[in-house]
Amino acid sequence: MTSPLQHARRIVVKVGSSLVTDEGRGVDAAAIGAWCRQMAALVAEGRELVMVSSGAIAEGMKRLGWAQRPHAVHELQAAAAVGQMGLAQIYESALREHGIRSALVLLTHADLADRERYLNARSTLLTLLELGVIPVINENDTVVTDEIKFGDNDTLGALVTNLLDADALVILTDQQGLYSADPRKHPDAELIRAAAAGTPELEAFAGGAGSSIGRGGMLTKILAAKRAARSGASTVIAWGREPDVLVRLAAGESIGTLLLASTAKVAARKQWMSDHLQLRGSVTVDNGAAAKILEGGKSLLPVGVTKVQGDFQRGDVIAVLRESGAEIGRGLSNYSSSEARLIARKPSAEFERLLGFIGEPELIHRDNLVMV
Ligand SMILES: Nc1ncnc2c1ncn2[C@@H]1O[C@H](COP(=O)(O)OP(=O)(O)O)[C@@H](O)[C@H]1O
Ligand SMILES: N[C@@H](CCC(=O)OP(=O)(O)O)C(=O)O
Repeated sequence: MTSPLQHARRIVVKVGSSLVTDEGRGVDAAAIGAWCRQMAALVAEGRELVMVSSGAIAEGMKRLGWAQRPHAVHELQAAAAVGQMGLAQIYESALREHGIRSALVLLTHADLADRERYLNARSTLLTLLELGVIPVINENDTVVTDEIKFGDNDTLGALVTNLLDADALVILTDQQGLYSADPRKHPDAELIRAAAAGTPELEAFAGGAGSSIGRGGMLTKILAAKRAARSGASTVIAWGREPDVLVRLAAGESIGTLLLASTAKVAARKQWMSDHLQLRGSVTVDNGAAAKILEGGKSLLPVGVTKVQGDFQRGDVIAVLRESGAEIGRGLSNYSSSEARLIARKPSAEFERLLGFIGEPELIHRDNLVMV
């Protein structure tokens, strides 16, 4: 069987606190250097890489001279803000050594649940990838407390995988992969080599975090794999210190635990859209635009829109109708209904004059459009 990683073009890599900080001893620049070298090699092959990295709190604790993890949430938040500086510096210089630019993106789960912010985050990250930049993502710990309390960058990794339609999620941790029980407590536990993501029995294998630094343990990783599979991405859980782990995984080698997505990407995205999204309005399109999106798989441009119905915001789901009123598809609108009314029938060169800003050229990007 070929590994789904071998053909993965867009890969999200998540590294946990215990690994990044060598169990709290401070950010492990050598380990980060090794992942950055491998990510740069994969970018050179034409792949797109996104890093979701924990470690800000642990690094902040070290910089502030705190030996014990504080209990007060505001102290954890302060530590994260201090530590994030160090984390960003190390990623930036490690990637720069390989001629790769990096970008720091701090997100919350709520950002990705809000449709407008979801689209904004998606456009920014896709633009960074197009520019050949590796985004380094962490939770925006300053403005949230739940994630800090529960320690949940595994979920963030999966949400980013969904957001970007990535092909694979690689979760690097301090164990070889998922075992049949927590190997720290059960030395005879067996490594699970492969399973379908979302298999309920896997959840019973997972204990909590093994160290005082990591927070989520294996359960959040198994749930992250289940979530990633909803947009068609398979997940690998592997040991972050395995030599050349990322390069070898991408070459198709079987390392750690592979949690396979069962649904193909397109079908998964369609399912995701129909599960998540409620119709807020519609646009009617001319025959030319209908043919382009139906037969040519193209995005819907405002120039093909003849009418705008309803009251919707950027990021809402709208239906795309033929002149006859028959629905041909639905998708996430890049513009609100009032903006769409201004730019309907107009070419993108006129958007700035009509709207006062330059937005996307598409009303609905083809990646956000599903046919009915
Ligand atoms: N079934 C299991 N297989 C592997 N590790 C497990 C399992 N159950 C619990 N663990 C624990 O989960 C830990 C990894 O989670 P965590 O400490 O949150 O790491 P990270 O910081 O990488 O997210 C391991 O060190 C291990 O002790
Ligand atoms: N955002 C936090 C990390 C949250 C967390 O503990 O994540 P993880 O170690 O991946 O389970 C930080 O940078 O310290």
